[in-house]
Amino acid sequence: MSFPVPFLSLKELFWLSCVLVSTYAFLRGRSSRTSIPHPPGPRGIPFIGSLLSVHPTRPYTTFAKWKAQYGDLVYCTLAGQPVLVINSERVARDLMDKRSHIYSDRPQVSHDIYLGITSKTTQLPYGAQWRMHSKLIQKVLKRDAAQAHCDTHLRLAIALLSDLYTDPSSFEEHFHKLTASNILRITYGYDMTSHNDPFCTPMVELVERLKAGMATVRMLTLSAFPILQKIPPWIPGASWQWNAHRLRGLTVQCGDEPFDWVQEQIDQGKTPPHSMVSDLLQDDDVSADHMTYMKAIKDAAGTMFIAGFETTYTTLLAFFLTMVLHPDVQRRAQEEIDRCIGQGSLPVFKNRDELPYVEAVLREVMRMYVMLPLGLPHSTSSEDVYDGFFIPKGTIVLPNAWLMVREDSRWTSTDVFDPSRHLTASGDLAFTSTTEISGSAAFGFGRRKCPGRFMAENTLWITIASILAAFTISPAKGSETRRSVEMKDGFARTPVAFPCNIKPRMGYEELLGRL
Ligand code: HEM
Repeated sequence: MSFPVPFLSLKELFWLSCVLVSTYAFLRGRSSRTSIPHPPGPRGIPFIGSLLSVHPTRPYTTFAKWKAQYGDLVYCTLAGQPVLVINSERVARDLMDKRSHIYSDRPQVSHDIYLGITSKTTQLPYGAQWRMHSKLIQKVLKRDAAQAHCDTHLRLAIALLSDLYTDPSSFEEHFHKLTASNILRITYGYDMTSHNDPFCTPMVELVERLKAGMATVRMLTLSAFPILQKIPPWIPGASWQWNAHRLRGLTVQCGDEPFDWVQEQIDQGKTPPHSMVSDLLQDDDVSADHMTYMKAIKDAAGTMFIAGFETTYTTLLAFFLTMVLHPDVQRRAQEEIDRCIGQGSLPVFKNRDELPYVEAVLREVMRMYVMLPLGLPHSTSSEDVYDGFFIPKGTIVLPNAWLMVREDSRWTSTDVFDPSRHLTASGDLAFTSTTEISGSAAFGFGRRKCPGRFMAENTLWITIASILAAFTISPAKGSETRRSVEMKDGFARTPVAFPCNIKPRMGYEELLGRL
């Protein structure tokens, strides 16, 4: 691949794009028909706005500090783009849920073209194409439809126990396999056979590279100064170019290959395994034109892995490592399982209501480890006025979910992992809403809220309950002094794994050997 060498010098191009961006931002600000003030926020400096004051890998911590200074709503410009940071769940609900007709767009940034991901559901503007994707995805992921996948989740949780029994030290790989298998099975009807599966391996690489490519600060900078996207990759410090180049290829490959695998089976007159893609391809009830419909199926299906893999995997890993650090929590959950289903048995979904402490553990893991701390950015499709403040059309909206779960007024000491905060004194669940997990800020807001939340909740519950039933996890030599799970920050937060001992519990050795 050859990269064009710009006609102007890099320095000239940089300043030219600065001037254009600022002029555009200035004219846009002037064209607003209102004199109502913007929400308060840092003033920033010309061209760059407040970008340099934002932490490059933990922007949500900067935004949390801004809350003390400016309040729940903070308005600023970052690299020439208007940005609204929402630092409270109440305000996020007011705007993103109740006014979702205004707050459901995504920023249309050149950065997405550069990474080759414009056709993925997560990036689509709020309009007809997104609505078509959403309809296709809801068919497999809405609450009722998600229940139909529980047999798959249970089967794969049992396969995970077998993997952990035979090769405990590779627990991270086993979690990868479990999470990937769930999504590939439900999306394409495809059963993974090994860790190095030909469909899965490029998808995992795609997600890894996307994580690197989508870091908030870098995304804003490259979008505001698209000329930077043309810098030749051999220039020192421009390694992101290699990443973007490889990403564009992987996105096409990962969208096409599994889709074609299903299509070929249908073309050959075979009955492919029941899945999102096979069901939709064979659906007679199609109103859109054929090509548009086929592309929508392929792109929506291709989004499932990108959106659901890392988020579910990292939550599971965070649970696992947290159990090592909190043996008292682990023991209490195991005692509850033993009391309810008997030692030597494995939980099934119908036990869920009888295991409030296990439920509390899952809720606390979801609360404590928000894997997408700023969710996915929304943007406004028209101007709005809230609480006396003017919010322009095209403003990028960043909900600070990381802060919201820490400021939940129901609890104190929210930096401490404590499942019992979700229980009453008698050990029942304190909050009985069925959306306590799926409705949390961790899954986003409004019409763009994560459609995979019910599937994620089911997968995580059965996997967590199964692991707690069958194994005791403890620190391996050298890890005894750890007190908390270290998180690697970026667009998504990832727990840093450490060596653990994974031993079958008394009464489970024989069962695990037979799986
Ligand atoms: C613990 C696991 C998960 C977490 C924490 C999570 C979180 C999120 C968040 C924060 C968003 C952005 C919401 C917004 O814009 O307000 C999102 C979007 C999305 N998620 Fe999830 N997710 C998880 C699992 C899944 C799974 C398993 C799937 C599917 C297999 C999935 C599919 C999607 C899709 C398709 C979108 C894009 C929605 C849109 O733009 O309209 N997610 N997710």
